[in-house]
Amino acid sequence: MSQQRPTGTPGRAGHVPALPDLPEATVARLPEYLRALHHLIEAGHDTVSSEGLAAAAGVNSAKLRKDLSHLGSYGTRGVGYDIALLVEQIEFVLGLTQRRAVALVGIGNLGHALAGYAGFGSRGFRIAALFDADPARVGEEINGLVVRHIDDLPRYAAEESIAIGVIATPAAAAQRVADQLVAAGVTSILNFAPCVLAVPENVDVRKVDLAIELQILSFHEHRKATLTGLPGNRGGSGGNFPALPRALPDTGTQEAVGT
Ligand SMILES: NC(=O)c1ccc[n+]([C@@H]2O[C@H](COP(=O)([O-])OP(=O)(O)OC[C@H]3O[C@@H](n4cnc5c(N)ncnc54)[C@H](O)[C@@H]3O)[C@@H](O)[C@H]2O)c1
Repeated sequence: MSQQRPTGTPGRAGHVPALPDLPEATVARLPEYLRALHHLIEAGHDTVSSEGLAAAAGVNSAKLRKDLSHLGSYGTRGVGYDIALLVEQIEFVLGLTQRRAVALVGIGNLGHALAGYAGFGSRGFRIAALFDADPARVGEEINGLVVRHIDDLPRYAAEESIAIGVIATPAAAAQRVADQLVAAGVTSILNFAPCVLAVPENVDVRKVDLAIELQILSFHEHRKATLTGLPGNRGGSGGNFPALPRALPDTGTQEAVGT
């Protein structure tokens, strides 16, 4: 049983040891653990059992122990995990020891909401620049940031060391925006537009699509109905459909957030 402080000096190039290869599903759960740990700190806790943390993060404890073992963190028998240390380990692995600069492209309805959200700062991110193609939007100030024209992206991406680009444009413009972000040196993209982006191999893309999440919930609703015989298990013709198969875990390249 052990829980070791990350070696090297987080955030200082040249001193950071190679990170372990982590299963994508583990990476996706680490932020959940981090959020739960921060809540535990706010509630005055110093240590937490694997069961306690699993419950707070909404996962099962065996999965949590396996995830944390990938970080070399096994907790202490009878005591559990040192919360501050675990936060340090997870932040290190997620690369959150440096605040990453984010560029937001497409300052319409969604872009305004994202630009105005105050929660990114406390989670390790800084919205550093806002871009739009509409001259009527350029110059508008949101949360102390001025909306720039998308043509100025290369200059600000370099000045602000933009690491991550967020696309909140219509789908028809998203590929062109992705190309512009990549040309400006951005290698991670969060895509809100409902389309698949073609990017070079070294660029990571995550997509967020609430409609897809709702459609997945719709599948589960449908499946529950076929199992229980509640309304929903009959077609328009009134015939019975067989019970739907369960959804099995899967991973994709441009994985939707929340999967
Ligand atoms: N993922 C989700 O759950 C979710 C939810 C809501 C909206 N969306 C998607 O987010 C996107 C934005 O939605 P919205 O309601 O904010 O739309 P919107 O029309 O209000 O805003 C889009 C903005 O993008 C700008 N734009 C267009 N082309 C551009 C370009 N080439 N470069 C820079 N800016 C450009 C427009 O000028 C506009 O300000 C849409 O693709 C929409 O489908 C996704």
